[in-house]
Amino acid sequence: MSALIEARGLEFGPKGAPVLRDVSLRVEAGEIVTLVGPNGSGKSTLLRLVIGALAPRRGRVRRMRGLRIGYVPQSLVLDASLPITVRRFLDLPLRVGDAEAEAALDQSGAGGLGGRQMAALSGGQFQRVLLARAVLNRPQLLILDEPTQGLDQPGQAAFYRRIEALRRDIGCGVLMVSHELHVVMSASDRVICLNGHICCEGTPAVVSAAPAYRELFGTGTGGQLALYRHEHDHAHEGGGTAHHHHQHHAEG
Ligand SMILES: Nc1ncnc2c1ncn2[C@@H]1O[C@H](COP(=O)(O)OP(=O)(O)OP(=O)(O)O)[C@@H](O)[C@H]1O
Repeated sequence: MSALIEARGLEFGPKGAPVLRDVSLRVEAGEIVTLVGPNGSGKSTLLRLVIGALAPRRGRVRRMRGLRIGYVPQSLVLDASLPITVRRFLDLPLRVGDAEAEAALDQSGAGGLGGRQMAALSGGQFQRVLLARAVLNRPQLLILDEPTQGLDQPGQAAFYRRIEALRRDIGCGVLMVSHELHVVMSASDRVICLNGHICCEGTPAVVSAAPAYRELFGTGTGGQLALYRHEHDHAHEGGGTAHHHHQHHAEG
């Protein structure tokens, strides 16, 4: 299988103080890869290099020919006084058909929101609308830069479950940045821990046990990951009434 993107030996930033050095990365079709790392470790910069918005000083990025990328930004500030419905928002920058828009909203958990004002959406609804806009052109690769900032933990968990469902439905690969280690780790096939260079990478279990990862994030994270898994299983066994209620509320 050929990779969606393949980066080799990337270096970026001033020579004496590079932001990224010797970073290599592959994302295969249908794979969920998460970048974690402290503030300023170069995560957003790496995404921009992958998209082609920045050029590396050394190394190269290869994208599959004709690769369609959907991008969900870290945050998007809309002028609250500007009236625009969700449906109109999906027409920016290119108009889309109603059926297409509706399908993208449904797939992103934002079904029925088309007539709502953007300014009146909750944080979770807003993120799902950004996701809908990113899936409009049926991306083969979804790139998400801290997509759940400002969501509470059940909201984050629900968002990442949705990403997994999208990957299943449209078969896209996913490359995302997250700080919500304990939530996102369980939703990823592979985790890459970045701190200017790649400290460690592998399955969530491998990375959370790696000394380099523990040095950066402390040993508590492994415990949190285990705890999250436990809570998640538990909710499905009937202990999830509050969670369910919350989701229901958020969907409304
Ligand atoms: N175009 C650029 N040229 C030179 N340096 C840059 C450029 N863009 C970002 N940087 C620097 O690169 C470093 C890493 O920034 P980046 O935003 O990639 O980190 P991050 O890991 O995404 O951080 P955070 O978790 O805070 O979002 C910062 O010190 C930033 O100032």
